Formats: sequence, structure tokens, C-alpha cells
Amino acid sequence: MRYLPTGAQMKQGDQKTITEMGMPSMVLMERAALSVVEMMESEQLDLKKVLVVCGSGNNGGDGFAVARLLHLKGYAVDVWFVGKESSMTEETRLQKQIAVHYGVPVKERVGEDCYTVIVDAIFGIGLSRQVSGTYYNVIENLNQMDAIKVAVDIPSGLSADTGDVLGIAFAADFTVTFAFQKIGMLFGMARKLVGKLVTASIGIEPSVYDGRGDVCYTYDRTDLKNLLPARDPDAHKGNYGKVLLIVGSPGMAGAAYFSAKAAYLTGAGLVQIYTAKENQSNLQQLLPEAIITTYERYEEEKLKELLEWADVVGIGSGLSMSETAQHLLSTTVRCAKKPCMIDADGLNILSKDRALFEKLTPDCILTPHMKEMAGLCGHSVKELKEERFRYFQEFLGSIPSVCVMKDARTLVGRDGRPVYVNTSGNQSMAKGGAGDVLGGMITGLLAQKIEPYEAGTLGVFLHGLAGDAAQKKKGSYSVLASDILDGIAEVLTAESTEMILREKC
Ligand SMILES: NC(=O)C1=CN([C@@H]2O[C@H](COP(=O)(O)OP(=O)(O)OC[C@H]3O[C@@H](n4cnc5c(N)ncnc54)[C@H](OP(=O)(O)O)[C@@H]3O)[C@@H](O)[C@H]2O)[C@@H](O)CC1
Ligand SMILES: [K+]
Repeated sequence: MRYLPTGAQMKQGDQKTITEMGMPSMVLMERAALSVVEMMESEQLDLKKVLVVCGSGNNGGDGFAVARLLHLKGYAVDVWFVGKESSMTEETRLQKQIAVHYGVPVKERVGEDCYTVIVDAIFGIGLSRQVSGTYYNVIENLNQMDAIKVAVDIPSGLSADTGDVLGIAFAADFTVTFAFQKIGMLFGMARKLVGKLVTASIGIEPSVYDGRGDVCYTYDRTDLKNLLPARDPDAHKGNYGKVLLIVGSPGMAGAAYFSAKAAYLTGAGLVQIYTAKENQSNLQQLLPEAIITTYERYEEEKLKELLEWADVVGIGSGLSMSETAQHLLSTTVRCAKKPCMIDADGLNILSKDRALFEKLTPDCILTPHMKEMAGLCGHSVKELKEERFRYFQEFLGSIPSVCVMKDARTLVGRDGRPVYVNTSGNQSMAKGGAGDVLGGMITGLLAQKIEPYEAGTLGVFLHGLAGDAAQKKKGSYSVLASDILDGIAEVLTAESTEMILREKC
């Protein structure tokens, strides 16, 4: 698990390390600078002539220390100080003095010199407003220079909170960020401007955020072994849960197939599909492992019987907005009394039926993409993209359920729990059927008695890993939902083989 702090949260982490651990700020700064130099050497950058551009804040202090370390290693380095003497921090003032004492040239302007590497230490996480005036011109100038560009902590001009460019931003080839990747680096323009990212450990430990519910986090592949439900050697299919999927209106057998197969592949014991009669023969051929039960019209008693049979329910994929679909959703939400994943048309119906919306329980998981989310929360997609965390948190505050807001960076949350930000997956997954697969996976995890919030976070993470496996085989254009299904098996096979090996050791 990795924390993804905002700029302000990172500053609190710095301060906690300084005041509670007794780690001097100058030591953190030294380690930060050492990690930048180490990256430049290990990447074998051409360090013939380096320009370090420093601002007045502590980011500038890191820059002065980088310049001194390079100078002491025998590289030709110039510092260009673009900040204001009057607003320098104590540490930066000291770093500047030390650099000067060691003989590092500090310039107030740079001429026609050619530099092979430019190090940007103008603004870090302390950037607090739009970049304008001289700073704007400096960054514009640097971006035009023909050299390898290295950013210290974060490219100057990029918001550590949102990934927005505040006026202009340094376009880095490499960024060395300290302690944690900042949340803004995952969104907006950041992915293009950060370049190759190195996260350097400088003595600020993850425990600085322990016990806080407000810092976002993500998973890495190494987390899987702690997240996946154990498989008991004495188990039978009943141990892994009975899934009821209420999916697929006439002609939408595909949605039913993808979600049911995904639930099975993720480990569910038994899957029953409740679908329109027209889909029966297709589904029987596509997925003989599933029980297929059909409807021609809404039958309340039949539905209640099925809800009674199931341990968990998934509803919505390809369901349509018909009257039958509305009855199916309404009865499910009101009567299921068990974990229930609501997707696609289920969400569209919900957004038009506020009385039903009020009936959501802590056992429900909603999985809207941005357009469906717009319908649910009443903000446009543009507004959601601009202030995704604000509106997501606001929505979570209005429901007792878990919400999985799907986008290039999917968010998972529940009121009172930290927001999970997904970092697995790739652009090849933007295809029809991918969402049905995710819904099936989450339902499959619920069936294995994983709590809704954890089923959401793990389901989204695994889905992304499955997409990454698919992209390795099919590239960025040709991945289909069926390739993501194959990816699930690939990821879980690799993981369970490792688990078996670990148990035998
Ligand atoms: N011990 C630690 O804390 C450690 C910190 N570390 C390093 O410190 C960095 C954070 O340092 P920081 O907090 O001093 O802020 P920083 O990003 O240098 O900039 C603030 C300065 O910029 C100014 N300013 C802001 N926006 C502006 C704008 N648009 N246009 C113009 N000016 C603007 C602002 O001015 P003000 O708002 O006060 O007027 C202030 O002078 C962090 O990223 C990491 O690199 C590491 O060494 C690890 C240990
Ligand atoms: K910077």
C-alpha cells in the first residue's frame, strides 16, 4: 500500500518527521539532494554542464544542495537563482551559503551557455497560486532549451493536488519525488509533464499518516498476497459464495456473459444469471458453467426466491431502462438484504428514482463511470473532472454505500474511509464490456465474503492488472473485454502459484 498525499499533507508529513522523530530539516534536504544526484548518475545523464534553477522555498534549497553535490563530484554546475532574497526560507538561505562557500557559481541570469542537463528546483509542493511574470518567463525559457530536464520533487508549475498546470509548468524528462508520489501526479497533465518518475526514500516513513482517514492511497502488485481471500484445501463450491447476476435485457447477452465469467474467474463458487428469455440459448453455449434462469416479464415472487438463494447480487449490466428493469432493481434494492453491486442501467434507473436512492444500504456498491456519476450526483462530467475529489467526497457523504467512480484513474470510497486511487490498468481497456467485467469481478469478491469497500478496491486493482496483462499480449488498440477475462486468469494464476510455493517453503 502506498500513500498519495496532497501538497499540504506532504508538508504535514515533513513537519511530523522533523518535530516528532527529531530528524533535522537539513538532513532531509541532504537526502533529497543525494537521491536526485544518484538518479542522474544511474540514468547516465550527460552531466558535462548542468544548470540548477532555484527558487526561494525549500525546493530551491534542495536545488542548491544538488548543485553542491555535483560540483564536489567534479561536474561543471551553475546555479541560476530566480527567487527573491527576501522570501528565502532559513534552510534555503543556508544551502545557498554552503554552495557559495564550496565555490558553486550562483548567477542571477544565464547567458548563451549550453547546458546538457537542467535541474528545476523553482517550486515544489509549496506552489500556491498561478505562475506569472518573471517565473512564467523563466519556465517558458527552460522548456525551450535543448537539454535533458530533471524536476526536483515535482515539475514547477504543476499542482501537487490536482495535476493542473497553474499557468505554465516545467516539462520534465525525469522527476525525483520525495517520500511519496503526490496525488496530483496521477491526474491531468501531470502524466505527460513528470516524465520518468523515481520516488526516493529520504527518511519520511509511511507511519506519518497512520490513523488518518484523509490521505489517499493505492495498491501495488506486492499487496496482492495480503489482499486475496485464502482458498481452503477442503473447500467446496458453497464456500465461495452463490452469485446472482440480474443482467442482460433482450439482445444484451454479452453483458451477462462478461460479468458472469468474470465472477467465476475471480473465484466465486456458483453463478446464476437471471436474464431475458431471448438470451438463454446464447448464454448456455457461451458459459455452460453458469445456471441460466430467465424472465419474459417481471415476476416478483420468482425474483424474491432468487434473492433468497443468493449470497450476493450484481444488477444492472445491459439491463435497459424498461419497466421490467425498473421493477427488478426496485425489488432488489428494497428486499435483497445482502451485498449488492449496482452497475450501468441499474445506476441510470437509480438516478431517476430518488425514493429508491434513499433505500441504498452499507452493503451496496455503486460502480458509475463519469457520465453515470453525473446523473447520480447532479454535476456535469466537466465539473467532476475538474474537482473530482470534492464531488466524490460530497457524494459519499450522501449515501451509506461504497462508490467506485470509474475513469482513467478510478476512485473507490465510502464515507469515513480513505479514498483509494487506482494505478493499475491502461488505455487499451477503454472498450465495450470492460465495465461488465469489473462488475463481475467485484461481485465475485463479495461472494468470497470480502467486505464491500475492500471488494471495490481489490476488484478495481485486479481489473487493472488484468488489463495490463491483456495489453502486453494485444497492445494498446486490440484488447477486447474477453482479453481482460484472460488477463484475470493470468494474474490470479501467477499469484496463486506463488502462494502455493510460499506455503510449501
Ligand atoms: N523539511 C522540508 O520541509 C523538506 C522539504 N523539501 C523540499 O521542499 C519543498 C517544499 O518547500 P516549500 O514548502 O518551502 O515550498 P516551495 O515549493 O519551495 O515553494 C514555496 C515558495 O514559492 C513561492 N510561491 C509559491 N507559488 C508561487 C507562485 N505561483 N509564484 C511565485 N511564487 C510562488 C512561495 O512564496 P509565498 O507563497 O510564500 O509568497 C515560497 O517562497 C518540497 O517540494 C521539497 O522539494 C525536501 O527537501 C524534504 C524536506
Ligand atoms: K521543482
